[in-house]
Amino acid sequence: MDTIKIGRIDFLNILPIYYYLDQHIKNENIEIINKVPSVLNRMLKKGEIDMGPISSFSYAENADDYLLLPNLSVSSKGKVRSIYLFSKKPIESLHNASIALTNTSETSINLLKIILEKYYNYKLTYTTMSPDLNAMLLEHDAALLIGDDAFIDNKEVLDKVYRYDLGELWEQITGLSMTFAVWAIRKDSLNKYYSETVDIYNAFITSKAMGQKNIEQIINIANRKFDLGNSFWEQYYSGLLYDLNTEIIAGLDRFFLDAYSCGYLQKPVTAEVWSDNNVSS
Ligand SMILES: C=C(O[C@@H]1C=C(C(=O)O)C=C[C@H]1O)C(=O)O
Repeated sequence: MDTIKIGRIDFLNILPIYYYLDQHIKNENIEIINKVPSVLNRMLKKGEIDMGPISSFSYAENADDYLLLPNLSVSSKGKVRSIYLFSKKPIESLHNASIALTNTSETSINLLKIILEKYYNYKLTYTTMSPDLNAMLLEHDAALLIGDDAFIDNKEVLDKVYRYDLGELWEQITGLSMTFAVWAIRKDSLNKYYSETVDIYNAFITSKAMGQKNIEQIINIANRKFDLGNSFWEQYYSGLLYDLNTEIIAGLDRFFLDAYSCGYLQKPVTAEVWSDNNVSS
């Protein structure tokens, strides 16, 4: 049998879902590929991975070929705390600004465009760059960072910029949650690996439950990587939502609708979740 390839986002946001995964995956023909979201998006599109977390925007672009795995996402209702626009000017003064966008994201860059173009009515220019705040702000008015790259706690840096949390902005505008990452599977991979997918999916759900139950362990590991303090990590992980329930899907579908109305999606899309009697969701 071919090896089944599963993506893993190379950020701490997914740690509660992945930390216990190895213990629950029984199949030996599995490889876990750890990359930033934009790379996982490309790999799933090309069939270089079979399933895993990708940018929710990338799901929408490829919805004909993918299904969503139930009850898994990286979402927030309000502050997400790892997706920020860092700006030299207040957001009210960003009309005609030049914005640097991290090359690791697809959801947040489109979310930022929707917020600033549709809801603030701004015209902007964008440049995609590696996620390095200093380099980005050297030539641009503002910079978007996501994931571990957005964990900037240097006071000197923070004193010089305005910082806007995109989950918070989205909630202020729509009253809804925002879903940044979804777990998608290629429809052709599901056909090929149906019974393995049921097992892998159930392993994800069990691992997520264990991660959420043992959050102190997750926090210790996160704090070893970025020494931001236990209370930061407690807030971070309690603010992230990892489910894909009706309320979360409503926020996701609103994002897809706005992306379509702004011309960032070619056709209207709604979330299509894999439904199967063999999986517990
Ligand atoms: C919460 C986050 O969600 C993410 C944001 C993504 C994006 O903007 O494309 C994709 C996957 C998630 O890692 C984060 O990265 O901080």
